[in-house]
Amino acid sequence: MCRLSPQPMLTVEASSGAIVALNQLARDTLGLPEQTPALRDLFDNPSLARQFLLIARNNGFIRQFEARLRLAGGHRIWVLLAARLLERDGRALLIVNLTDIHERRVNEDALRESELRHRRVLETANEGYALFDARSGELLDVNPALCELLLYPRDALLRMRPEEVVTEDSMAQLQAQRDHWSGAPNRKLELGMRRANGERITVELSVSAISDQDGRLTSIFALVSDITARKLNEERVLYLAFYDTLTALPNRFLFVEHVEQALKQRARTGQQLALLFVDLDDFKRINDSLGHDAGDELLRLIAKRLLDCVRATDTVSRQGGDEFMVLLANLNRSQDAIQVADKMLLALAEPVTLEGEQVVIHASIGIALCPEHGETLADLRRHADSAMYQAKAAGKHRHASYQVED
Ligand SMILES: Nc1nc2c(ncn2[C@@H]2O[C@H](COP(=O)(O)OP(=O)(O)OP(=O)(O)O)[C@@H](O)[C@H]2O)c(=O)[nH]1
Repeated sequence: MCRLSPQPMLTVEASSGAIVALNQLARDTLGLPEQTPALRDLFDNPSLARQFLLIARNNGFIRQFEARLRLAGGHRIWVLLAARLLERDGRALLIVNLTDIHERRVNEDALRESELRHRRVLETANEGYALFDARSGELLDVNPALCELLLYPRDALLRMRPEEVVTEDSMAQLQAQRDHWSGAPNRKLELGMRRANGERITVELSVSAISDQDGRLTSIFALVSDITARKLNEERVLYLAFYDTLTALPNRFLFVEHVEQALKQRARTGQQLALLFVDLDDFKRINDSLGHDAGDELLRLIAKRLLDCVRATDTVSRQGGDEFMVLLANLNRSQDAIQVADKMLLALAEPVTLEGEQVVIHASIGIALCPEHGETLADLRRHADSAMYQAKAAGKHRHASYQVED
């Protein structure tokens, strides 16, 4: 029976493990010489051979037993063994079936090893990692770096819904993007997230979609880097480039941008606008008598007072020193610019207490109207400037509109 079987088969003495008989297929598979060794000589690990015989003797059968066998040439192959105990002529014999599973097992080992390697990388990475179910959006896996970043233990994080850690506005952005993920192999996006202690952080997400063999999106994995410090730094650099640090008003660079925008808009709507050049009167005296710090405090207060005189769509900027430039956009009548200038003169003249002393500060304001006095930034600036000098020359604490020369 053993010799005719279409499967490699061996007959083994149950107690000693001596191979009593084997069919040609088994001989070919194992590359055995005529002189057949004992089962333990075939096993790569002899103690496993003892275990195999023991289980087979005790149970009377073995359904599946994976083992690596050593072939005649020193080559090793993985086989799946099955055994049945029977008695013949008073001898306990094992009929052993053998299936060559070498290729499958080597592939499985390689896969296991590769998975292990990837897991190690994820476990030790500084970057956070998250795996989501593509359909339900459920979080399937996270690494220690992500737990550390968000200050949640792994178990807690795996039970949470994305909206519990992603800020509301970022959640909307995430949902809008989700439908497009399947096509792109890798996408980067910035998100706001909340840590367990309530702190808000900004992260960069590198998102990859994983599809099955039929191209159906199954899961999504994301690498998460904390870019909070970088973002703050970028924002700070941007702030320093476009805002005055003393008063927090737009500086002259941002002011130019605003005026250019307003001029473009004016070209479409035809509305008037005005530039007001505000220069404080005798500011040097404040610095000299009360000190530079008191002067700074006064400049901050003046910035607030000027802002209170205009609409949200207007721009108050600090050009430097004690000079401010104001853009009044969308004026209905040129007379409105005069009214704003009057309001400013009154607001600035409100007494203020500095270093225990009551101080009154005045200003001279030059007004240039668009289109009446010019239609370009350069002309309007020049004309507001010369109008301001006219106001100074006329005795300060007043405004003057640009006088068109005949
Ligand atoms: N405290 C403080 N003072 C500043 C700052 N920038 C410029 N100044 C001072 O502002 C004063 C400006 O004076 P000027 O514009 O020359 O003249 P003024 O005294 O205002 O006189 P008029 O403009 O002719 O009315 C100077 O004393 C500068 O040192 C600042 O950031 N802080």
